[in-house]
Amino acid sequence: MPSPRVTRAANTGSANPNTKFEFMTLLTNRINASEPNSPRHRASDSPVHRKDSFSSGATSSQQQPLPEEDCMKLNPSFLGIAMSSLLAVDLWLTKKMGVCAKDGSSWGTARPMMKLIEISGHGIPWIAGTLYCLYKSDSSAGREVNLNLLFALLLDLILVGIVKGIVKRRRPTHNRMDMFATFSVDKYSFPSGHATRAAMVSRFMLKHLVLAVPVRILVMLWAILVCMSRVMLGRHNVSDVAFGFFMGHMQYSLIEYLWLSPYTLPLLFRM
Ligand SMILES: CC(C)=CCC/C(C)=C/COP(=O)(O)O
Repeated sequence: MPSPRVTRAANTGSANPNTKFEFMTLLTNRINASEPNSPRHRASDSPVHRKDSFSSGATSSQQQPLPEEDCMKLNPSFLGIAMSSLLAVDLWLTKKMGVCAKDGSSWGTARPMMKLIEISGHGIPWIAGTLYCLYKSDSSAGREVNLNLLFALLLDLILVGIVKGIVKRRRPTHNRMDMFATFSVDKYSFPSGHATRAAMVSRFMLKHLVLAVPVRILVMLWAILVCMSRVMLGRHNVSDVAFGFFMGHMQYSLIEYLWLSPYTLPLLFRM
């Protein structure tokens, strides 16, 4: 849209050479759009020349400041540029790392193993396993830990569902939607529910289960593998997984804060 200053110049036919030059550029663009073969469609309209007209505009803008909306268009904010660059890196890395996205991909033969890792971080085995342990636990400490783990898993499903529903980011184009047992919001990819669960559950286990050091290392490796498999299978962008991992840690802190203690449990069951 021409700036009010230029439009005014166009209407009055101002003699200022700078103003006239800008007006000519806009007019030429309009004429060229309607008559592409017009003699006015010449080398002076090349991008290089247009750059000149831009700098000529800059000189005149020193005399008279441009309207604010024009400045916004010409100078995208630093944050905007940083975000677009990050997004570009994210998409590039996602594409590069999606090596098991299809059977014919470069690591396509590893796809079945990646899908096993995917199931190991799925909500159904975790909820079913926790319910079973809760049913089998014969100590109050065991019941307390299992009940809180169940609470954490359900809260995770709800929070991830809410964020996915708000952000509505599509999964990467190279993803094949052949995932086992999903909710409708799982067509969206931000954040990765597997990453939130892996981060939250691994922190939970490291804190509340008495485990030997090699098992603790295995738990950490499992969480990292689940996160990596999301990108390698082409299910998620790198940023979905990174945010999911962070969100899982935050969810664990929330569970610690809301911890259902032996004192609150009887109240809960009486309701
Ligand atoms: C059906 C139940 C109980 C959970 C769904 C678990 C699931 C499929 C989450 C999606 O994970 P990603 O966001 O990592 O793809």
